[in-house]
Amino acid sequence: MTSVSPARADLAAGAGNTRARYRRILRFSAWHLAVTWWFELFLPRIGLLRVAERTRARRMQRFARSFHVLAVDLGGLMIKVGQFMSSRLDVLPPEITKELEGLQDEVPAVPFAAIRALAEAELGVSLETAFARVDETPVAAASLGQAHRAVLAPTAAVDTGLTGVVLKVQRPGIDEIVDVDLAALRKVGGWLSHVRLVSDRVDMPTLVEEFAATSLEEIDYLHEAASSERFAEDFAGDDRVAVPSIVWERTTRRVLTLEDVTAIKITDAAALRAAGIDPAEVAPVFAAVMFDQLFTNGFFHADPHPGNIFVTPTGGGPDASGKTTWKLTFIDFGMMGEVPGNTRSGLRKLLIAAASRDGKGLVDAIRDVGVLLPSADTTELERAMTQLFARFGGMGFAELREVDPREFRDFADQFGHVVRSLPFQLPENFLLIIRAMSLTSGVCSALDPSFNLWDSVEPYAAQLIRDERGNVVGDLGRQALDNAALVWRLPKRIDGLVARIEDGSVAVANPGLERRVIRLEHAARRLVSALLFGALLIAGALVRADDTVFGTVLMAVSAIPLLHAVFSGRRQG
Ligand SMILES: Nc1ncnc2c1ncn2[C@@H]1O[C@H](COP(=O)(O)OP(=O)(O)OP(=O)(O)O)[C@@H](O)[C@H]1O
Repeated sequence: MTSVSPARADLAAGAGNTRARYRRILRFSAWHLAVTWWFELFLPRIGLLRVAERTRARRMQRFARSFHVLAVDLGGLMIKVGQFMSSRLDVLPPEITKELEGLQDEVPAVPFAAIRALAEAELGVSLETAFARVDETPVAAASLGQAHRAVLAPTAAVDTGLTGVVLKVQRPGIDEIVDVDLAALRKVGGWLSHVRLVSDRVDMPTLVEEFAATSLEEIDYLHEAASSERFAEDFAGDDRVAVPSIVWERTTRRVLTLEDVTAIKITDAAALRAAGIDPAEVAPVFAAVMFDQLFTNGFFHADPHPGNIFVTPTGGGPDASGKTTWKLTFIDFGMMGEVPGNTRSGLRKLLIAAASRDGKGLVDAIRDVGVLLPSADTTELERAMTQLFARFGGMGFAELREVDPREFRDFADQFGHVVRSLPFQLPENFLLIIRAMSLTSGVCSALDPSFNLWDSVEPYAAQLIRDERGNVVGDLGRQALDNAALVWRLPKRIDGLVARIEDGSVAVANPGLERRVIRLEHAARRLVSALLFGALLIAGALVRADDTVFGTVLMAVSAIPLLHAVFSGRRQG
């Protein structure tokens, strides 16, 4: 039998000596801060910079390893902090992000007796009254809660028409643990904000508050249930998507009862084929559904990993041609992202600057979106962007294909260096967007290795433009007039034309006009490609710190839509 530390035993039992926990987190942080101060500030000051540099990677590794041990031992938010750190590729070095991946899977399950006690106190009835059966072995145990399969008891009060459900119950005492952890993190965040090395790169109080808000939402199952219904509403009437129903009568802040929608795991190619579903057909639908969330609904599932998406066969089996109809069923709405209006307009600005090959404008837009901290000296970045546009900006799609990948890599090296030397962070919603995008891309490639995400982006970009035509065209028109460097110009008369179409004074029945509107849409579509270019370029440069191959690919890929944009702009403009 493995020995269980007192902290871990407390966590499993749901209790916890909160003072000891608080002190342990502070002690851990103080020690590592002191070590960092010694090596990174003191030694360089007395002329021993080389010692600091030589030991840096090893110290990072040691820190990450001891944090790993602390997190597994304390559980609670420390696991989330670890996960959060492992995803902050923008601010943390790879020695840390790599070590902390996969922490979530190391959490011990809570004994069923403690789960029962909490669920019964929350629901106000015994489990036997509420459920005909509850599996005592959890389907999954996570840092904040665990899930059990159950069958609803047939009572008049809970007439949902459902039988099989999943019962998610929070870890007992998690509220208290989260409070203590947040108090400790605020304290440590306060310390860190006095360290120039950190405060120049990261807005620590904002980061901690961002993290606190996400964590508090995650331990509120009423919030998760509401998110799931909002998501379901966004897709109401869309037969590509299903969402489990919530059994509200058996749901509280700490207990979530929802329809059991177990079906084929989206990446289980063998099971899909056995059910008569071609995995390659699933990929574009999944991508389209994700883009719908990001570009159209502005409310998206930020954790679309394969464990959270099922493919559910519909229509009672294969038809005469052996084909099965199916839909995508999403679960786990604990981490959702929003693309607020101001982010969208910031992104639009970014995209316009990218499309006009305006290095300085692009940097200004990046600053506007909140990616660069105000203290950033962006001269180098502007220079790098300008070089990028000068070298690749005038190329067409075909020419781009001819470029030696080594050249991309060299540029990525240079560019990545400039980007990493700057004090910037990704705002939370950006990080979630990139997270959702890369998980989507991963799932799609698993389903169909030849799948290209860009093919799915285009129609969504076009749709986005259609929805926001007034805004985009307005901005675009203004920018076109202001910006002499614009490579493709939007004729002013089209701008005016669209304004008139928008206010209804021109009907679009005239085929000539319609053609021009379509052309305008093409122009705007190019803008969206450029937006993606900007976002991917930044993401690529960041990711490169951790994974050279993936980062380089992202950066190279980011150039494709831009060049495509410029190329098709020349043809159509
Ligand atoms: N409605 C459902 N139908 C079928 N299975 C479900 C359902 N909800 C949850 N599960 C199962 O329980 C597991 C954990 O659920 P969920 O992902 O919602 O919890 P979580 O606490 O957010 O976990 P994590 O943080 O690991 O994603 C899922 O991976 C899935 O296997």
